Amino acid sequence: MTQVQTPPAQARTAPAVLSFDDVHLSFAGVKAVNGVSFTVGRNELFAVIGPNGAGKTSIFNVISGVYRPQRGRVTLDEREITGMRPDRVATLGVARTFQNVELFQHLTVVENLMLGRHHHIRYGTLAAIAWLGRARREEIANRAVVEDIVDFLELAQWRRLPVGLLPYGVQKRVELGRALAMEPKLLLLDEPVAGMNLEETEDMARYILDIREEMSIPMILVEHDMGLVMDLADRVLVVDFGTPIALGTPKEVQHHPDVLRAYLGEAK
Ligand SMILES: Nc1ncnc2c1ncn2[C@@H]1O[C@H](COP(=O)(O)OP(=O)(O)OP(=O)(O)O)[C@@H](O)[C@H]1O
Repeated sequence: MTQVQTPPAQARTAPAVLSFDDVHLSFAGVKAVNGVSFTVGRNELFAVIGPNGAGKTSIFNVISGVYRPQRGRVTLDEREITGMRPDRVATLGVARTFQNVELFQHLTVVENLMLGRHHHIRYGTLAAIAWLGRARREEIANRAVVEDIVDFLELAQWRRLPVGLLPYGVQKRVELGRALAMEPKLLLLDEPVAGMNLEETEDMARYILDIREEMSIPMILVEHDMGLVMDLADRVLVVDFGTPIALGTPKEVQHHPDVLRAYLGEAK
């Protein structure tokens, strides 16, 4: 693989938020992830690209605890999370959006966003039933976080509508909002503009940049839209058949012969 290029300044000065170290994951002989290593710096927008079946979603599934790798180590804020259960990884601060929108279609925008606060609720059932002080205070604080996200993602006009009635691009935005409601340490975005028209894509790109600028949340982006990746990402990892083939800035990887070969079937 092309050697790791110099990371951005902020990634050099602070320890990585995520370290993915020599991970191997196979399914009945298919090497979905084959010796992949990378780190994600604080406030870094890191992208993973590659042809269909290259192993991108499998990398997300290893990070978020859906799959346990046969080899390798994943750490979040220097704490090992390899093989932890998905709910535990989420509680530790990894939020995720999915290729296909995974929301509760009959619930409203605000209700779906409130579900993102689930990991922040500390009061017990009794307190909730009796609506005691702590439950009440937490509920008010959670609603305030959700309202900030409604403003941030410009969802106000749809806030009381069931998600299932909304245009696809808005549903993708709500899913992003639910991930943000978790106040994550790391955000995994799995094809955030898949199926979107040009206007929706431009809106989503703007929100992703705003998340980085205003919320300083590091992100990993898996995306087929090459223009978007090249415009947004600080660094890009290219995988093919589970194997890493290049890692560097968008400019460094886009003319790499192995990358061109993987995408076009030929070297330039
Ligand atoms: N649960 C599974 N069982 C068996 N094989 C799997 C499983 N998950 C992934 N794979 C295989 O692992 C390889 C990598 O798949 P993965 O979905 O990670 O690729 P991808 O890069 O995300 O693809 P796409 O761009 O099409 O979403 C593929 O060959 C896929 O068929």
